[in-house]
Parts: sequence; structure tokens; C-alpha cells
Amino acid sequence: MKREIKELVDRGEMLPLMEEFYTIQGEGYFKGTAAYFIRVGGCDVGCHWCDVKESWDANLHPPTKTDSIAENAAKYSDTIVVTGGEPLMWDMNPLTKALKDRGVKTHIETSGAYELTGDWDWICLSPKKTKLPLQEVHKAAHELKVIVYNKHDFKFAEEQAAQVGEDCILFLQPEWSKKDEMIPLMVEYVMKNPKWKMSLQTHKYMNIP
Ligand SMILES: C[S@@+](CC[C@H](N)C(=O)[O-])C[C@H]1O[C@@H](n2cnc3c(N)ncnc32)[C@H](O)[C@@H]1O
Ligand SMILES: Nc1nc2[nH]cc(C(=O)O)c2c(=O)[nH]1
Ligand code: SF4
Ligand SMILES: [Mg+2]
Repeated sequence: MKREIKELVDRGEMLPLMEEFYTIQGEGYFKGTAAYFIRVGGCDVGCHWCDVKESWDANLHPPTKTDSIAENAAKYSDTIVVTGGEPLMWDMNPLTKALKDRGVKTHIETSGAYELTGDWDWICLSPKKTKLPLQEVHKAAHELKVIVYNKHDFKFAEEQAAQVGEDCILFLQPEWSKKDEMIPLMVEYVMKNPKWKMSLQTHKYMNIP
């Protein structure tokens, strides 16, 4: 990469853009709400069941001017979801400022494994055992969404819930390939522990992005 471009990416003024699409938020608290998604490339958290492994290598995704990403996104929706890859690998201040200047709401999907940058209306923290969230992200999260791949994930979910703020909304979401096995256990768990709510990847049932 040219030095000038690398400097802009380092400052968050350009971002490796993998894809962007207008859809319905499929997961968590805003499930069912129309939103424009910006998927930023780059992630080294390494979830073996990740459903967007193509996002991991940032070099495969073209550095794109942050201002033009925001300008375009704001044409589609008043709710913008920034996801990845791991968006917090990059400085999110320029992107969220450009979005806020255009009067839209900023949501992020993050593992919380990197420093919290950006001005967010909604933070969905989905913690991962391979690279745990930073305390600042635990404290700022509006929603905790723990992926359940096996029985041990209930214990992990409780450990994570102990670290978020009091008002943080707690979700369990089945890992897609294990959902038939895990959903019955999760239903039982949520009925016994009603501070948790179920989240499903409803966009996959609807066959939308
Ligand atoms: C692809 S990640 C990108 C954002 C960020 N890296 C993160 O993990 O939160 C978006 C959301 O999808 C979830 N996810 C990824 N693969 C999944 C799978 N196979 N089944 C269920 N949820 C999955 C993640 O936990 C996260 O909540
Ligand atoms: N419809 C839809 N909802 C989503 N919620 C979180 C997603 C993500 O990949 O971050 C996602 C996604 O990829 N599609
Ligand atoms: S942190 Fe997110 S993008 Fe990265 S591997 Fe895990 S699920 Fe995929
Ligand atoms: Mg997804």
C-alpha cells in the first residue's frame, strides 16, 4: 500500500471497505429495524465459526474514503450499523463524526477487543474467548450478545454479564451451525434465567443480507 494511503487508513480517514448494504438488522435489540450496514475489513480475533471469514484480511478490501462512505450511507437510512471484520481495529472517530454530521444514528457490532473509538448511539458487544473485550467496552455496551456454540458458553456468558453495566441488555444467540442442538438448551436457560433474552440471526431465515 502507498505510504499516503496507509497514513489515511491509520487515521481512520480511509477504511478497508468490504461491502455495504441496506437491509433489516437481523439480530439483537434492533432486530426488525431497517438499517444500512457498512462492513469494514480486518479481524484477527479468529472465531472458528465466524460467518464472514472473507472479512479477516484487510488487504483484500479497498481503502475507501471515510467521508464518501458516510455520505453514501446516509442516503439510505437514518440508522447505520458499522460491522466487520472488527471495526475497532481502526480509528472510528472520523467515520462516526461524518455520520453524526449527517444526522444519522450510529450503531456498532464489535468483539470489544480493541480500544473504543467513535461516537456511538448503540454498542452491541459480542465478546469472544480468543481475545477478550477491554473493560472500557464492557462499561459502554448497550447490548451484550453472547454466541452459544456449546454448553460452556453459558458460563462464559455469565462471566461477561458480570462485567457490563447494569442497564446493558443481555442476549444469547445460537451459533448458526449448532442452532438445532443449542436452541432447546438456550430456551431452558432463558426461562430459568430471565435476565437473558434470545437473539436469532433472523436475516438468515429471511434470506436477506
Ligand atoms: C461477523 S461479526 C462482526 C463484528 C465483530 N467482529 C463481532 O464479532 O462482534 C457480527 C456478529 O455476528 C456474530 N456471528 C458471527 N458468526 C456467527 C455465527 N456463525 N453464528 C452466530 N452469530 C455469529 C458475531 O458474534 C457478531 O455478533
Ligand atoms: N441483516 C443482518 N443483520 C446483522 N446484524 C449483525 C450483522 C453483522 O454481520 O454484523 C448482520 C448482517 O450481516 N445482516
Ligand atoms: S470477532 Fe467477529 S469478525 Fe472477527 S472472527 Fe469473530 S465473529 Fe468474525
Ligand atoms: Mg452477519
